[in-house]
Amino acid sequence: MPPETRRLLLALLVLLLYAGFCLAVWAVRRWRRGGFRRPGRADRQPDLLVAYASQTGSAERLALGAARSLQGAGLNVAVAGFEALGPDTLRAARRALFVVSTTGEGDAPDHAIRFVRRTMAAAPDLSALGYGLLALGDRSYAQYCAFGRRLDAWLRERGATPLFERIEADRLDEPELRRWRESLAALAGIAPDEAGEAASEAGSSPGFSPWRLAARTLLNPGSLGRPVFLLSLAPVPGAAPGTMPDWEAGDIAEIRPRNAPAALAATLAALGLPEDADSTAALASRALPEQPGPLRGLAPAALADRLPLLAPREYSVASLPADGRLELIVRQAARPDGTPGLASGWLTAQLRIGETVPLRLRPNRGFHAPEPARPLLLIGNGTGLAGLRAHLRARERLGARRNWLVFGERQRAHDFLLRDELEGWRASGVLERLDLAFSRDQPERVYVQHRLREAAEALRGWVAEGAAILVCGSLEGMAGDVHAALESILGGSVVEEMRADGRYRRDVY
Ligand SMILES: Cc1cc2nc3c(=O)[nH]c(=O)nc-3n(C[C@H](O)[C@H](O)[C@H](O)COP(=O)(O)O)c2cc1C
Repeated sequence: MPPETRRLLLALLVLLLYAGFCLAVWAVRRWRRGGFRRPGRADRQPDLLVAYASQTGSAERLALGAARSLQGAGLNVAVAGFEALGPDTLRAARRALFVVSTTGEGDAPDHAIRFVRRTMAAAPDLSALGYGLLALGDRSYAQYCAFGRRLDAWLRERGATPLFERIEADRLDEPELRRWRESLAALAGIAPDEAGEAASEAGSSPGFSPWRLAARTLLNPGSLGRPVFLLSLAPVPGAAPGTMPDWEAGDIAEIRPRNAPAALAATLAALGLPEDADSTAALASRALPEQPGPLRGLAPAALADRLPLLAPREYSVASLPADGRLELIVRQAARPDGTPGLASGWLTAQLRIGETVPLRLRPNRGFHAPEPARPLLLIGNGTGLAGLRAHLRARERLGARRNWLVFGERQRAHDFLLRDELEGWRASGVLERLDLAFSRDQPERVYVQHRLREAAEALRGWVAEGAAILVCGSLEGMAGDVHAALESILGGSVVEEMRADGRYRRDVY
């Protein structure tokens, strides 16, 4: 063979090998990103559909975890959000698992609105469908698990058969999630612990990893209200996969709190245990018993097994990975007796610079950014500025300048959180418009909803230009009134359409 031909063949071989390598990398990445989302292999129907309706990401995480463990057990699983569900998908699926949360006042999550309006209003025959349902909720709301219950009743009415009784988890209660794992395991014919980690805790989210408190700044000195802090956290090298884990504006940080040292010391004394490293580590993040008496005599490890972990606390992330820090805006809450709240007290007062916080990130698709080309109206009060700030940082990086912030607090002199940054954005043009509502700076109370009503005409203009609206902050103090203001300015049906289209997104608590 002439040397040129040999060289040509060799080059061709190298090219082929490289193409094969690229294909393999692409395939592995695609698989890792959730290849199971494909609606089943072409040659056979999925064995099972896993569908989620989620406002702040918990139901989605649990659904993805369930799909992953069932897929691991050999089932062919399709996953879908409720926005992609219709009568045909339901009729075609022989078995389905639903993981749904309730939001607002007994409402379905935003991305499920069209399903509720169209599919649930229709009367498809679902008599060939077997289903399981996990309803997430919180008993402190009047309409506990209302959407899950409504969906369950509708499925039965439509002739579908429950594969197991509806499971309701109050604030992601662990015993109920265990029942869910057991039900999954029974479906897949595997041991419950195999449906374990992936099905409940981890899901698509990584586990908790330590983040170091790098800085903490008081944002409202002299305020009439409780102190608000900006916490700046750095990942501990080697503890989290990669140096800076990835997240998007709108995402949520879950923090596993620790007990206050005094409370821990008192409990250890009541249990007759020394205040040594073993006992302190075992009980640091456990719910301390109100009656320690019956637990006396147990070793620290046995105690840790008996006592539930303190529930994670959720905070909107106020920065972007590109900032090099994960930042939170935390108000120190007060308990009825005036002492600081367990988690916020720990984060804002006891935790020292350099100490670590167990944290994990949760995607919150319901509060992710709309398309960058849209003008963006951001509305919030108090610590609700956190999520909005992450969005503004993202818009700044994208060069998206049609941003209008409406922010409310008590007094300009003390509560103008992140004043330099916000005024800097106004000066540089990242904020086209900044409206502030300081409620206590004049005899009558002025809140963000008043600013919206004053700006009604401009607001209608922005929406006509395709603007999206983000609202972040307290449900009671603000989001309800903002919603009413938007309805009266834009009309109820426009607001409803915007909600269903993802042009009106809320992260409220
Ligand atoms: C603004 C808001 C409103 C809520 N309303 C209800 C409710 O009416 N009934 C209920 O049982 N739970 C309610 N919850 C609790 C959620 O259902 C619960 O936190 C659930 O775990 C959230 O799951 P998700 O992240 O998938 O949306 C509400 C939570 C929030 C933040």
